[in-house]
Amino acid sequence: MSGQTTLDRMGLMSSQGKLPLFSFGIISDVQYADIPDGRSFHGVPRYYRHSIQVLQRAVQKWNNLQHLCFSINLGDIVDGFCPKDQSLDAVKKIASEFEEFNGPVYHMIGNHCLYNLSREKLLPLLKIPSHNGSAYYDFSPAPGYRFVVLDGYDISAIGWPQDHPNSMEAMKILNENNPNIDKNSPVGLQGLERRFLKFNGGVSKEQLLWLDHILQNATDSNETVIICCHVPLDPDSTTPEALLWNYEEVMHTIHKYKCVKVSLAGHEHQGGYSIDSHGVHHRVLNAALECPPNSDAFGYVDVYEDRISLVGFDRLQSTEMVFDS
Ligand SMILES: Nc1ccn([C@@H]2O[C@H](COP(=O)(O)OP(=O)(O)OC[C@H](O)CO)[C@@H](O)[C@H]2O)c(=O)n1
Repeated sequence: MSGQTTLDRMGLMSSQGKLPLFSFGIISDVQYADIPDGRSFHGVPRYYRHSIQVLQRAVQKWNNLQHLCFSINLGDIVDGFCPKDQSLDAVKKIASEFEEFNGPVYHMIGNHCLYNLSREKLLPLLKIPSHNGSAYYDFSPAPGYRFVVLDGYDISAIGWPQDHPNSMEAMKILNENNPNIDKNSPVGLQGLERRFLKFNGGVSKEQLLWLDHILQNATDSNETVIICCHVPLDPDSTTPEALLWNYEEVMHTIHKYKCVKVSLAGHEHQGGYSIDSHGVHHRVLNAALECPPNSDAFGYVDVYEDRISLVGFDRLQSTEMVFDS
């Protein structure tokens, strides 16, 4: 395997003339549960027990590659159908599979994580830094590069106690924008309004200010920024039903600066890709959960000065994302 890796890397060198500055592993929507196969609301098959095998093959591949510095989980590690008396063990089981990776793992929370456990329990288990329970943070894996992890469920009707201000703000947003009794139903909503669903969420004012501050500092330090969020940020990269409620505010903040080159997301299980009007790439990854037995959806990302290259395995398409200068 290491010989193959060397060949792969030599291939990269010969085609692009350079080795990556650093590389990392990536996977999304494992949504594991020890339950029989099922289907999504729209009838797409879901393989709840097989998804852990996709993760295991991902970690094995990442370790065999030997040059990955860290890995990123884009959220939803455990499915909402996981029996609630098994939630804690299921989250621990998946977290320990990630820990088999030879390097740090950066997690983020998704709606299915929050169906299973409270933020109080989830964040320490996944070693997610907290701002009063909100799960956003940043890290710099290499000089000149900064990753910003957003909490797309900061304003959410799931995961906070019902009387929490963020939960009440979320209910207000849902009541104002979705007249259906079932707030997960988009029936009657048109176009991008179809994002006002209970299993989506938004970024709080505090988080937006924090994001602005991080991007200002990154600009001052001449850093390139990659944003990660379970919930997609750009309407052209996803169906409206999986879009962040206040995507416009987040995109406005991103577009104030030139440092953000890429966003990475999950949640929309079929995946997606767009380049927005400011040249920012938005890549949504296919779900590990929806891989039929013995198929995969994970990858790794090579980061260069002028682009990032997502190398996908099996169902996950590779994507070359060249930065706008
Ligand atoms: N009452 C409902 C409930 C859901 N929908 C539609 O179903 C999709 C989302 O449900 P689900 O697939 O279980 O959610 P996931 O978080 O696993 O996956 C996110 C999706 O990939 C985002 O598209 C959604 O399309 C709802 O509109 C519904 O119509 N009515």
